[in-house]
Amino acid sequence: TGSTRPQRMLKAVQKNATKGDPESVISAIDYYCRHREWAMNVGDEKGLILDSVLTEVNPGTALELGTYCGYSTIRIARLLSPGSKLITVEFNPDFAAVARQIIAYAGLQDKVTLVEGPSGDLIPKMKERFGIKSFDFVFLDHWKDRYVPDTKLLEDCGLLRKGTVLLADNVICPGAPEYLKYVKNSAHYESRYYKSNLEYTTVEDGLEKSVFLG
Ligand SMILES: O=C(NCCCCc1cc2cnccc2s1)c1cc(-c2ccc(F)cc2)cc(O)c1O
Ligand SMILES: [Mg+2]
Repeated sequence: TGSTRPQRMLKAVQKNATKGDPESVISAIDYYCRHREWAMNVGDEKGLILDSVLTEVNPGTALELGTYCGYSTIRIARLLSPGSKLITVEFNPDFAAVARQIIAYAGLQDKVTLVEGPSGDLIPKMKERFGIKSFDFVFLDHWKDRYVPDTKLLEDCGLLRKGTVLLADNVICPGAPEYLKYVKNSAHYESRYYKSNLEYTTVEDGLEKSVFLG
């Protein structure tokens, strides 16, 4: 049987990036996905917005929902201060297997815990499993119709604190209309839209940054 898109992406990283150099892994993936084969990474353009929000928040504990091949996992982990941790959740075991190899190639495996399974089952177990009090930063990039239920789940499980920053990918394309309504109409969030483009295209997309007010 032939290779999959994530496996071809991994090959491109192993061929074109330098082991232990996250920047070169990010560049290799962006080059591959822009010039060879599109893939649903947050990408270089929205990635700059992710970087700037991360630098501002400087999270001690971060959560990513939707690992895919680990591109945004690396973008986040490379900016974490020493001792800070990122938990990333992936549903698809084949994606997770490639992500583990790409995260390790970048040398960031000590900052990242990759957990496989559906977010709805894993979120309620986060406190007991990882000894987490609350998250400082959450990147939502999984099933777009899970953004609202999982945000509510994070609230109900006491995993958000006053000031926790949620950053949601794809609020325009493919779109997360219920999520935009939820955070914009809620008195518990201060929300702001960062206009950008869908990864590697000129189609509009953007990130919604929402601060939990407690
Ligand atoms: O679907 C997208 N991402 C989610 C896939 C991961 C599914 C998971 C479910 C789940 C459940 N529990 C735990 C972990 C997880 S991971 C996605 C799609 C596009 C896109 C695709 C075609 C197109 F024409 C235009 C845009 C662009 C993007 O940036 C995306 O992120
Ligand atoms: Mg996305």
